[in-house]
Amino acid sequence: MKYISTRGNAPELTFEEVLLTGLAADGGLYVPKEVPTFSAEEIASWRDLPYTELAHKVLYPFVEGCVDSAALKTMLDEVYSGFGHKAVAPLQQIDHNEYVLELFQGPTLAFKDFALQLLGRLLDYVLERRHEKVVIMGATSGDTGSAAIEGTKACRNVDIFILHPHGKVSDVQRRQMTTVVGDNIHNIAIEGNFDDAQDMVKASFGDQSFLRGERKLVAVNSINWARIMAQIVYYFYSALNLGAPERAVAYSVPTGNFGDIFAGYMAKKMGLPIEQLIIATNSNDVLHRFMSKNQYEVRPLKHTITPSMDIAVSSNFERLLFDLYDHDGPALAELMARMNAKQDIVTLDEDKLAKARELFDSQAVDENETIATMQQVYDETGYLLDPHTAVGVKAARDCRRNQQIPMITLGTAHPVKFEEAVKRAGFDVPALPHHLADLMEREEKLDVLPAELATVQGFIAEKTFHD
Ligand SMILES: Cc1ncc(COP(=O)(O)O)c(C=O)c1O
Ligand SMILES: N[C@@H](CCOP(=O)(O)O)C(=O)O
Repeated sequence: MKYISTRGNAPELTFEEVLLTGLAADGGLYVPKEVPTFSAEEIASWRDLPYTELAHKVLYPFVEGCVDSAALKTMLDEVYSGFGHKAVAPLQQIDHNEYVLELFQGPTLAFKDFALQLLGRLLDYVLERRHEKVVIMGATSGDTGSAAIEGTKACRNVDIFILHPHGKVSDVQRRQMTTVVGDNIHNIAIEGNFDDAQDMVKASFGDQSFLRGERKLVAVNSINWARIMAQIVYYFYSALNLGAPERAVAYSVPTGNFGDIFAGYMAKKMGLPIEQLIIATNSNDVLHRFMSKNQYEVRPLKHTITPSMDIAVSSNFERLLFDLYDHDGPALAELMARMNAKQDIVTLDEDKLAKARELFDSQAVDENETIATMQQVYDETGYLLDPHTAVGVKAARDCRRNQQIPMITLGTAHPVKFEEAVKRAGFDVPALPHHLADLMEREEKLDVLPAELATVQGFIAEKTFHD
């Protein structure tokens, strides 16, 4: 399997090289040169497989040639046996033909564990083989950070630096990052928002000279293809559980950086009969405004009760645009330059917009609707949604095209992480699970830094080379 850049002007890479990269040299994102596809018969034959075995079937084509089949199996067994539910990704029914896919059974209680637990093991595997050490730099609006730290804290060859927006993640989210002890773990609270942090990460991938050529920078955000790849599996798993491939399924996906829903789009390209994919955003709704009005306009970020989705620039949207532009890298590079300039309203040609609308529906959900959905689902079923999942459920209910097709909302996090929203909805906050029971008493370690690239890079260089 080879990987190519969306902007068409960077070398083709192997999986191993892509894993150890963030952005491509031309500023683009890596995608598989050819997407592996499976026939309906093949997919049907996987129906009774446990999660890890299914994951091996879906993922091996992406890593073949770089990761040995038996080694991948061992990693998958280790990763998913650590999840809190035997089914790994259980489905919870909330209405007739309507489900929540619980993706929060991993150690940090959010869907990020699915990929980041695996990514840590993949890094260990290739870095040991290459005798290399790397620096991980990631931006988080709350969940990626803790999952990345948890997934890589035992890696022998990494130093990890996670940037989160100071005061703009929940207490549980912050503590899940800042209480993990390790000389190689560094939490930086940026005096800015998630997009400032993400911009600094992307700029650092563009110019890594602050690491003096001694270390490479590796991404844990979904700009790293390995993240998307691992997230494809649970679409297959949930669809098979509800009768695919004979029966079509639909998904509503709480969306920020467009990574999770892009994984669903990939699953569809690989042969899964996905009838509908709904982009569900909070009031940071650049994607919904684009889909509904053909106006791509980045507006100032709003702080909401769904902090993990407080993202103004959705990185992975570029991967979709690459397909809409029929893999015309130079044309996409020109479009991305206009989109990233954040000054103008960018519109797409009507034929490209029509293609996007064939593939996706979209909906923006405000805070009142989010709270009302948490209350409604609880009243009907006794099931407490986290606010991000509630955004997805609301969009699912409003945008559903066909009641006969099972509608699955991705349950992206556990409600215990979001005390503010849970209390605003009038509920008691559930108890933290056993392994996090003393989280609020643990000692925290973090550094607060201004949102200045040189300061952040200087901090990373100092900690990497002098600690
Ligand atoms: C709880 C939760 N829901 C939804 C999202 C949005 O996912 P994505 O950024 O892949 O669109 C995130 C963050 O990424 C999240 O942490
Ligand atoms: N919602 C994320 C933001 C980063 O997104 P990613 O999927 O690209 O890592 C978070 O919670 O950190």
